[in-house]
Amino acid sequence: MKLDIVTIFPDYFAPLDVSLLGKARQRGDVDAHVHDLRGWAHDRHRTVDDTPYGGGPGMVMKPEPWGEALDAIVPPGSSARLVVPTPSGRPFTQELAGAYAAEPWLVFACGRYEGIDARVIEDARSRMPVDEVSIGDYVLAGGESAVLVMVEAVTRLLPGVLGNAGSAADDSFAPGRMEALLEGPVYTKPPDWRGRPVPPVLMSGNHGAIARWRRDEALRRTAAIRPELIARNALDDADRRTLSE
Ligand SMILES: COC(=O)COc1cccc(COC(=O)c2cn[nH]c2)c1
Repeated sequence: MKLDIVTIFPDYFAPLDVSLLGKARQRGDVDAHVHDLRGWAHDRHRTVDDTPYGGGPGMVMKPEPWGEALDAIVPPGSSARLVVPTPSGRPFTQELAGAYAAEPWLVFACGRYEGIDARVIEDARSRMPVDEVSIGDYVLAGGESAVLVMVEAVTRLLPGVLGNAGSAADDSFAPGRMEALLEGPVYTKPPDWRGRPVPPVLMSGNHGAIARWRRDEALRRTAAIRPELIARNALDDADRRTLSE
């Protein structure tokens, strides 16, 4: 997968060289490049923002630097998917992460201030798919953190990027497995810690009982914390008994 990120804070993406993504880049699974938007701001002060038409607080990112940057990064005739983090975007979900993991080329545009001049998005839409995406109902100072979140969620799904193969398939929001149930508790050695034992079923070697116990814990946690997700799951009689306890 090819990744390009456009930002006025390129140093923000130093973490991309660490952890899983660092290894994926070394192996060539991910070809990531970070671009400083100011490289396409040609005035002496490399200005990237200006006051909003119609008045109002804050500043808006000028269209010219963005237009030149996107033309340089995605030459006319080539096509990438442009992803723009914004509080007013469609929700970023595990499903969307999965769709992005199948994309050959993603370009992320990091907005700052009050946002990017809307004509930049319009112009980009005329030659590539553009998604305005929200990672949650809160406002950040800029898109950089949101891009780190999305890049991590997407690249961990790439074949070979995950440490222990396949654990993405076990994700609580992974399609098909536990559908949309929240993960229950997990345990490792020691068997007794500060007088707190590990649930005995997990030491029983009875894989049917263990799977049942794990699903029950996930059902109970989901019903308690995210009841609206229960309806997204196909429940059997055993599930309904657990939830009625
Ligand atoms: C067309 O898109 C734009 O203009 C984007 O502009 C901005 C302006 C300020 C902040 C951000 C960053 O995104 C979030 O705050 C965000 C994303 N998810 N949840 C919160 C982006």
